[in-house]
Amino acid sequence: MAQSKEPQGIVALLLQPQVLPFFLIALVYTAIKLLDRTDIPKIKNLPEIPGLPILGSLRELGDNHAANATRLAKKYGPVFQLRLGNKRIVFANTFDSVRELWIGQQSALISRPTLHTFHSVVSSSEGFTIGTSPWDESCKARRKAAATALNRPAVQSYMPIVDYECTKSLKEMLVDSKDGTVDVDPTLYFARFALSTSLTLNYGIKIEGNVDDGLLKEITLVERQIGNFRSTASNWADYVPLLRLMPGGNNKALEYKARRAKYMYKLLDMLKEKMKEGSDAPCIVGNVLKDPEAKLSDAEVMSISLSMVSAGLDTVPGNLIMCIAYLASERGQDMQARALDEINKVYPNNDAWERCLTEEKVPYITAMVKETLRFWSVIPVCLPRKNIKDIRYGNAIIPAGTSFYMNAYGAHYDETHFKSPHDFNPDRYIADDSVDDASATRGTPHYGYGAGSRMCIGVHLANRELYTAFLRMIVAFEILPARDPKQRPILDAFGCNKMPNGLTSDPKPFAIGLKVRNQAMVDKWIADSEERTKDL
Ligand code: HEM
Repeated sequence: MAQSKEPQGIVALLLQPQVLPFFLIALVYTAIKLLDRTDIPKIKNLPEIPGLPILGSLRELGDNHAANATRLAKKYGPVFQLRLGNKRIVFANTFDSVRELWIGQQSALISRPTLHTFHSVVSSSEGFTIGTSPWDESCKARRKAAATALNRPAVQSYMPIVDYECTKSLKEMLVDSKDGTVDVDPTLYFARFALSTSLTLNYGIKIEGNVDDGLLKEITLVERQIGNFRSTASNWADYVPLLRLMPGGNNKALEYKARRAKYMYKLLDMLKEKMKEGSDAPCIVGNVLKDPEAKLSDAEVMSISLSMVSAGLDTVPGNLIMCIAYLASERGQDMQARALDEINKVYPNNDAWERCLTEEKVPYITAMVKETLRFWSVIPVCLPRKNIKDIRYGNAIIPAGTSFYMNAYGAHYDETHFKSPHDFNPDRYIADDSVDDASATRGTPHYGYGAGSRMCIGVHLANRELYTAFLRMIVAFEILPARDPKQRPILDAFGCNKMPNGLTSDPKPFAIGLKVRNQAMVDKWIADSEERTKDL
C-alpha cells in the first residue's frame, strides 16, 4: 500500500493556517533570544551602555575602542559594562579604576579570555602565545620560564646584544641618510633592532641583512597581521557566532597562520642544526632543549618562542619611532637640547654611548621613556583579562569568567591623574617636592606595560632598549623635521595610527632629518661598539 505524503502529528498541527503565523513568530522570537544571550548575564549595580540586539555595542565602539570608550566613560562613569555580541565586557577607563581592578584584584584577574579568530583559527596548531593563554599550570610554567629569562640580571647580561643591534641600526640609518643629506623613515631600522634582539635571545640567531632583509620583512608583516587578529576591535566574528558561518571568513587568518608556521619552524630548525654542529650561541630555546630536566613540552617551547618573536616587535619600535618623531618636531628641538645637556652633565667625557649599557643615570632620559609609553599608548586597549574569582567593584559583584578590557589610553589621558595629559612632557616623571600635583611620580607610572599579575614580562628588556636607543640617538644626532613638510609625522596618539582597530598602534610612514653632531665622535663610538661585539 502506498504511504501517505501528508505531514502528520505535531508538524501537521504547526502547518495549519491558524497556527503557522504564531509558530513562525515564536520561532523568530526564540532565535533572537538565543542569539541575544550573553556569556555572563547583566551585572547588577554596574552602569551598562545600551546596545543593539545581537550586536550589543559593537557599532558604538566602532573601529577605535579606546577613543569611544573614553567618550562613553564621561557619561557612564569610570567602569561600565557593555555587550559585544554575545560577550559581556567590563571596561575600566581611568587611572584609579584600573589600579583598583588590575592591581587591587590581581590574584582574581589573572586569566585571559579566548577570542574565536585568534584562538580557534590562527592558533589551532602552533598554540597560544603566553599573552593570549588562559591561566593554568602550563601558562604558569611558560610565564615563569620566560620571566626568568627576562629578569633584570638576565637582561643586563644581554646588553652586548643591545649594543650590537642598536649600533647596527643607527649606523645603517646614517648611511642611508647619505650623511644627513636625505631624510629617512626610522621605522624599519628600529623594527630590525627589536626583532633581531629578540631572535638572538630566543634562538641565538640574528637578522644578518640590512633593513630590506626578506626574513625581517616577512616576520614584521605577518606578526602585524596576526596581532590584528588578536585585537579586541577588528573581528566582529569573535563576538557574533553567526558571522563565523560566512564563507571564506577565515581565509586571511589561515594564510597568515601558515606563513608564521613556516618561519617559526625554520628558526627552530636553524637552531637545531647549529646545535648539531656545536656552533649554537647560548639562548632561551637552546637552554631548554639541552636541559634533560626541562619540564617544558615542545608545544610549550613553541609558545615561548611565539611570544618572544611577537611581543617586542610592534611595541618597542612603535614607542621608539614616535618619540623620535616628536623630537624631530619644532617643540622637540628644545627637548633634545635639554636632554643633551642632562646627558653631558652626567657624562662630561663623551662616554654616554657606552656607559648607558651598564647604568641608567640620566633621569631625564628615563622620564622620556616613561612619557613615551604613556603618551603614545601603543597598546591602547591592553590585552584582555578574565577573572577566575568573583570581584567586588563598588556595589557590584562581577562573576568569575567575565572579560575585562583596560582602556590604557583612557587611563593615560585621565586628567584627574595626569596634569595636561595632552602635552608630551617628560618632566611629569621627574619627582619635584615643590610641586603638589606630582601624582605621575607616585606608584605605577603608566599602564604601557599593563599592570598586576599578567603584566608584561619584557619590561626590563624593553626599558633598556628604549633608554639606550634614545640616549644614543640624542648624543649622535640633531634630529630635524623632514625637509618636505608632507613627510612630517602626525604627533597625536590616534592621528599617527594607520590601523585604529589593530592591537598595537601602527604609525603612518614619516621621515626625519639627521645631522651628525660630531662625526669623529660618532665614528669612534660605532667603531668601539663593533670591536666590543665582534664575537657575537
Ligand atoms: C615597549 C615595549 C613593550 C610594551 C609596550 C609591552 C606591553 C605589554 C602589555 C600591555 C602586555 C599585557 C599586560 C597585561 O595584561 O597587564 C604585555 C604582555 C606581555 N609582554 Fe610585553 N610589551 C613590550 C615589550 C615586550 C618584550 C620585548 C617582550 C619579550 C621579549 C614582551 C613579552 C611579553 C609577554 C610574554 C607578555 C604576556 C604576559 C602574560 O600574559 O602573562 N613584551 N606586554
